[in-house]
Amino acid sequence: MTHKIAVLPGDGIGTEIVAEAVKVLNVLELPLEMETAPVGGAAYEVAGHPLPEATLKLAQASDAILFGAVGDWKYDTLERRLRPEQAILGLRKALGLFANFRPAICYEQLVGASSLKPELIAGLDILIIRELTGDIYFGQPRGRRVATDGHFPGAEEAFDTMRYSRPEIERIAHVAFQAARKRSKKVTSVDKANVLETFQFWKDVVTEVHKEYPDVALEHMYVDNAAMQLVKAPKKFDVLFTGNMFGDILSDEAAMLTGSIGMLPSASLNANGQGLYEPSHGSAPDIAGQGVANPLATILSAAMMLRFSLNQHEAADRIESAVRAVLAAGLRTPDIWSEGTTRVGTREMGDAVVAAITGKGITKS
Ligand SMILES: NC(=O)c1ccc[n+]([C@@H]2O[C@H](COP(=O)([O-])OP(=O)(O)OC[C@H]3O[C@@H](n4cnc5c(N)ncnc54)[C@H](O)[C@@H]3O)[C@@H](O)[C@H]2O)c1
Ligand SMILES: CC(C)[C@H](C(=O)O)[C@@H](O)C(=O)O
Ligand SMILES: [Mg+2]
Repeated sequence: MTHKIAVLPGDGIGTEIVAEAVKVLNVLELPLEMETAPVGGAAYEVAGHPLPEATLKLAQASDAILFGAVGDWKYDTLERRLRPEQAILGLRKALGLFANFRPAICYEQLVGASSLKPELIAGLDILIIRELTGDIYFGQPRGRRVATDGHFPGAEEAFDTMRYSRPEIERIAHVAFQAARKRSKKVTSVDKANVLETFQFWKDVVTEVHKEYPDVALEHMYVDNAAMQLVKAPKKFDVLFTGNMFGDILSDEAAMLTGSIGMLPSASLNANGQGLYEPSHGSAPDIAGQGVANPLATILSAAMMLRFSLNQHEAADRIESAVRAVLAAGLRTPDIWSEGTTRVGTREMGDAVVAAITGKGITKS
């Protein structure tokens, strides 16, 4: 059976890193039918909207989506509905991609690349599960108004709405507990229940759902403490799960435990198993076009796509083994480079992964 993949490179380094992931997928000789379409700023330029109808329809009709990144400073003054980020937010909402998986794994060859002490992160393998279609990201109402109370009545103010319904919390809690059952059977639910009613409700509902998983240990942790614990003792976590906003922040922090945000893949799944696969980082306009972006998060996201949405576990294993082989051969993009390793660019890193997969041997330029 042929799998239909929507390839959405986006902006900035998105085009560079997705090209490497597609190169890797092509050598696996799988029944994949890949179709590319514009999103983000690139789509705004050609279609006047960050998520054109044709791109959305392609994504909806696909078995999986390989997404690069969207955004650029030049679009930051556009009205919000036209900004590039609306492409990824729109896809998440339209496809119901509520469950976001961000595994933070510190490969043994990258222990020295992390900003933390080796003993703290050696062997690190934690899974951040982020609820992705609720919270303050999508809460209504939001906007601008004249304050009628507070410290400055009559002043201009902006406001957003943080909200979660019981079913939204229940379904992501089940995802977290079921994931933990396949790992070390430990879940840390991160909230801010000591201040926010939304997250007191989150904590109450998670505690109720946990009764169905007596074999899984559950701890609740406030988000400020979790942010500190992630750098104090990251290996104490196994499955860390939380809401949309906190998950966004904590996953970038966790990325640095792995050596670079260029190493953090992600999978965003809906209830039907259809998924969007993207690196956790963004379009990196500060290095876009220089050929130095690390493509491994995107390549590893492609492996997650093969595993989670296409049931191609052996092919996913081949990609992950090839990434480890390339790192073991000492190849490093600048974000993970250290003395004694070989500095390579985006394309060379992709070529090395391809060489490791095809058995042609990894060459150091
Ligand atoms: N899913 C997405 O499309 C997504 C995610 C995050 C940010 N963004 C957008 O990206 C743009 C830039 O945002 P930002 O700078 O805050 O975050 P960013 O993740 O793009 O970059 C943060 C830092 O990490 C570096 N970096 C990121 N990916 C890298 C890689 N693969 N290899 C090497 N270095 C890498 C960048 O050079 C930068 O110094 C913004 O428009 C933002 O909205 C998009
Ligand atoms: C680009 C932005 C909307 C997005 C988010 O906040 O979810 C990004 O930071 C991410 O982590 O995918
Ligand atoms: Mg983010």
